Amino acid sequence: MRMMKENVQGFFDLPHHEKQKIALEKYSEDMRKLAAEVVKYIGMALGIHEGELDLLTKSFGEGKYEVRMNCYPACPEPERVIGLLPHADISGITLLTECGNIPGLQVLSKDNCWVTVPPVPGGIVVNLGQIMEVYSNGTYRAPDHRAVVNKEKERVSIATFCYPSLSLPVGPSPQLLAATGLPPIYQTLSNSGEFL
Ligand SMILES: O=C(O)CCC(=O)C(=O)O
Ligand SMILES: [Fe+2]
Repeated sequence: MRMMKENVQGFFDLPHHEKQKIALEKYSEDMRKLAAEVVKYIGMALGIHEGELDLLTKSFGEGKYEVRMNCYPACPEPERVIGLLPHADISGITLLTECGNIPGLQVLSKDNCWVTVPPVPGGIVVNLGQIMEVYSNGTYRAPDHRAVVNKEKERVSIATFCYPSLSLPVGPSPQLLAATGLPPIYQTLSNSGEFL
């Protein structure tokens, strides 16, 4: 107990930038572990198994990660501005932490309406990116989404874009194509470096 207290105190005694660095490194590592797990379950839902499932999971465990912090200041006329223009992420998946439970993320529905994604306290939004859309041969879509601003409150979100390592070719899953007998609707590139 005493050692634990000293360690915690040691952390709080560090200069601010050191604390920030440690916190960001820890956050990134946790996101990496989470992404590999989430991608594994997406693969399993597609019926991927054994060697290919291991390769998929491993490639996200060793992949490239980018963390972007978004800040949307409050705006007295929110209907006249947009926080983040409509786009689909090119990542494999994106993990989004919303700070402060202020709604802002919207997804374009099948019938072309913008639907607000309500923040879940302590939750993380998993957004599918184009690399997983290609891998699933279009079974799953990378949705168009945008961020709107709030009239009274500033909103902060942290997006972690998760990419597979270069060991994973970016194309429809071979096991999925074999199991469904469907033609690939995307071509295969040797790795995500070619995709970006
Ligand atoms: O802030 C948000 O809710 C969306 C962020 C986002 O889509 C992005 O950074 O790509
Ligand atoms: Fe996005």
